[in-house]
Amino acid sequence: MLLADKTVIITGASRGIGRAAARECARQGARVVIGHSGSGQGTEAAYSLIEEIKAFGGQAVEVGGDAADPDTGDKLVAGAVQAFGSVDVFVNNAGICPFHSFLDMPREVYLKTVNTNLNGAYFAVQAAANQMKNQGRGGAIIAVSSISALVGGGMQTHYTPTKAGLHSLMQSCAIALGPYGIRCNSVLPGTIATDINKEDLADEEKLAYMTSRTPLGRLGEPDDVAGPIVFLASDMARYVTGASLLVDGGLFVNLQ
Ligand SMILES: NC(=O)C1=CN([C@@H]2O[C@H](COP(=O)(O)OP(=O)(O)OC[C@H]3O[C@@H](n4cnc5c(N)ncnc54)[C@H](OP(=O)(O)O)[C@@H]3O)[C@@H](O)[C@H]2O)C=CC1
Ligand SMILES: C[C@H](O)[C@@H]1OC(=O)[C@H](O)[C@@H]1O
Repeated sequence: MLLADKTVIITGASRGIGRAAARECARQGARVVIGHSGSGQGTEAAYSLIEEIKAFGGQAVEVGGDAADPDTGDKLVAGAVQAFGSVDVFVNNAGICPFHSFLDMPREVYLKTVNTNLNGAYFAVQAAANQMKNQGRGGAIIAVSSISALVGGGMQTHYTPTKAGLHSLMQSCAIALGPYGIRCNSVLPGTIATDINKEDLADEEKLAYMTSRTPLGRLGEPDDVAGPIVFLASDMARYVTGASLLVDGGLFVNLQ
């Protein structure tokens, strides 16, 4: 098992990519902290994942908290330490992408997106890194950035800068935290079918277009991203830091 004896915190683990990653980390032997918003159906979804994980003999707890709140990172770390005694891996995954045009972007949509996807993440990464530094045995931090860190989206002008920001944060943190043995990397998913784009991809023309642009001939599934996250979290990636891994079925390189 690739993550035996490691405690992994994953934000936004109640649904989508985070949920698949949490399940796979637990299958690989990790003790998992399932982060979620603490509102709506997040809590119920987190408890159902705990049951799934316990059913195959894994260990998991949940911690609710708004990713936009700078204190949520401390809360996640405290939850991990209380339940499992340490933090070895932190996966910053929680995010939103409310598609909207640029010229009439409401300030509250822009600010909510940046606060949820990037500003809260900064402090959560800082909280996890301080815990890892104090433990004195290194660690791994992974940001779920996006192909959108590298390319734009006309309806994502508030979103793509947050993904570029996370990608850049991992590069700078790789330098800042390397001396403590803490590796920092990002995964850059392409288009993965989840709740975040359900409405957007309900448009059959858009769905067909995105599929046709993907050399592997299909959109991604959350499980497609779980493996790369486990790899970067594991000691198999012990000399990988400051890197980013596209997980996009070839979408990015498909110019013509
Ligand atoms: N799907 C895709 O095509 C791609 C997604 N990504 C990125 O992957 C990440 C996960 O997205 P995906 O799985 O698709 O999305 P989903 O909508 O399926 O899941 C989003 C997750 O984030 C949590 N979340 C949302 N808002 C908050 C908040 N304010 N505080 C705490 N948790 C919150 C949700 O928790 P709750 O259930 O409690 O609401 C949920 O667990 C995002 O960062 C996204 O940008 C990157 C590239 C492509
Ligand atoms: C939500 C989008 O469908 C998804 O998110 C991203 O980061 C990529 O840009 C995908 O298009």
